[in-house]
Amino acid sequence: MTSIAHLGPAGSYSELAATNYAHWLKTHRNEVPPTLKPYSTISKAIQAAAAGETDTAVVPIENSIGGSVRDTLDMLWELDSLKIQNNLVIPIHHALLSQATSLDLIKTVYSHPQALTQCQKWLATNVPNALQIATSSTTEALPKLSENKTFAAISPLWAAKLYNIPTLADPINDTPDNATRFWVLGQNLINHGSHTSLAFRLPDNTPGALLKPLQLFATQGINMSRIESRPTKLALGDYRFFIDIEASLDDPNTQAALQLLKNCTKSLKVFGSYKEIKAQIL
Ligand SMILES: O=C(O)C(=O)Cc1ccccc1
Repeated sequence: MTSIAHLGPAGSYSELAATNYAHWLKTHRNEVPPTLKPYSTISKAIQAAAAGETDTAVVPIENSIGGSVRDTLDMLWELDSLKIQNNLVIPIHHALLSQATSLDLIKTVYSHPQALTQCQKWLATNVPNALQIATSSTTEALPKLSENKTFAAISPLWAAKLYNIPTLADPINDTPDNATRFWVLGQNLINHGSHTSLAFRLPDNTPGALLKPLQLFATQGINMSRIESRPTKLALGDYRFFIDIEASLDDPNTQAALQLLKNCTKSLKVFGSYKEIKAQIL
């Protein structure tokens, strides 16, 4: 039986993404239902898959409001063994859960930093004086909400039932089309799909150093769908660039582009090709 690591505890958006991947494995690959294993942080879920404790990890990679999930990008670079197996998008509708009977009684709001960002305007308007505290996931703080009626958490709506906590407001995200993209990470390098992801550092800090890699995708007629930079943490101003392209690794054109890319980058890492899985359970 296969196993999937995800950010927990129960009721998190990552659990929903992992449930969708499990459903897809059952319906498209005829696999017996895999076990879902919750971890307390995204990094721990990724490490579990890298260490072979689980077969895969389903982790958030970017949100339509909050942008990239830095832990996922940094871990993917650091752990050489993991590749992207699939991509899936989950719509995100946050609710405010609390034992408080009205909004003006709330003194502290807990949630994952991405969720706090996604509800910034709503929080500023409705609970302007509440202290905002970051947690590892949207469901981590829920057990302690029963202890104190001035606590609230930004969580998925379905978590209210799971943890037996009333819903005080819903939905509370600042834009209705909020969605998060998740990657399924595993040990296999897949060379076929609609997209390919890669990352590199630049050999030197000279004019046009980044232009060269970007130009060669244009010359090869390859469309880029995302670019993100992350500090290497080695020196100020030293970056890694993460790029998604709309091309498959087994396309000779992509192979030609990668050969050229090697000449104008350093530490090039290719995370493989993948396709989108349609989320069926929402
Ligand atoms: O905390 C969760 O529930 C997660 O799965 C991470 C997350 C947080 C906010 C939006 C999407 C995913």
